[in-house]
Amino acid sequence: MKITVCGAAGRMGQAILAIAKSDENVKIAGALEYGGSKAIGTGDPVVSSVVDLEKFLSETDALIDFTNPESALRNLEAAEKYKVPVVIGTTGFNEEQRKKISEISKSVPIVFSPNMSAGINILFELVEAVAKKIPDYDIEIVELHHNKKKDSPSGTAVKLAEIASVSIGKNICDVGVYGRHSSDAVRKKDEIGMHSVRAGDIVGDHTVYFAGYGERIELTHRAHSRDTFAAGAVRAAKWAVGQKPGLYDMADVLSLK
Ligand SMILES: NC(=O)C1=CN([C@@H]2O[C@H](COP(=O)(O)OP(=O)(O)OC[C@H]3O[C@@H](n4cnc5c(N)ncnc54)[C@H](OP(=O)(O)O)[C@@H]3O)[C@@H](O)[C@H]2O)C=CC1
Ligand SMILES: O=C(O)C1=N[C@H](C(=O)O)C[C@H](O)C1
Repeated sequence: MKITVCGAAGRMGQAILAIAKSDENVKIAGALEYGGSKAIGTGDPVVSSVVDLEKFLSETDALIDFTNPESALRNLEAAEKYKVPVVIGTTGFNEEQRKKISEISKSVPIVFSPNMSAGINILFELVEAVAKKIPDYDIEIVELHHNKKKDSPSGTAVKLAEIASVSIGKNICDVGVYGRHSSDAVRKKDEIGMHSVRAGDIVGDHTVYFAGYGERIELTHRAHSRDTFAAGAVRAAKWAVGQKPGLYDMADVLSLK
């Protein structure tokens, strides 16, 4: 199977290329970076400019994108033209951009997940189950990431909050609270608080707290290495080839549904 990776010189792009190189069933058709990147012309495989994306798409079975929301949408539109399945690992999309992804998924298979690790996708299920059992407990989410991360809260924390809110019959737009800094910040009944720590080289930790009187449950996932996300992305790319057009997530890829 031939893949093209967008964001090839980034933290995730590098991890994905390393996993792909060690997989005898995967060939790297393209390793692409934005036009002005210093990485172009360097590396093994040699990094090319995303300006030439269409040339690479004509010989690609699946595109993997770990860039930023604006670039990811442009890359996705090109993939749609060539009917190439896409794995989107990029996070930080707004509502309008998410709608666009959903529209494009009517003509190509898209695996869209803020977190490609198996463990986090199990955590999604655990959070749903616990929230449904104790809907009156206070829910707070804390995520920790490296000091270069652009979006906050993390895409994974946003998804955890969406799952928790739906599970207690609420809409995250109504109950989501992003950090607290006020002299009048007493917690309201159904608030779901989200808190971001950015420090050092932390790969990615997520904890969901369910707190009641006299006790609390803490559900934590810690990524030790980006290899867990990279292996998930390559697995998703293999899975996406041959699927019908549609919007899928890692629960589909991992057969968790
Ligand atoms: N779903 C998951 O499992 C995971 C998702 N992520 C998400 O993936 C994204 C990338 O993370 P990370 O690798 O750490 O970030 P990096 O900033 O290290 O990498 C992104 C790379 O994409 C490049 N880029 C920007 N625009 C384009 C374009 N149009 N075409 C090709 N390359 C482009 C950037 O170049 P430049 O820096 O020069 O702008 C950079 O090299 C983030 O949104 C992050 O949250 C991260 C880990 C796991
Ligand atoms: O930017 C990162 O590094 C990560 N981003 C993803 C997110 O925003 O949820 C997933 C992972 O935690 C690492």
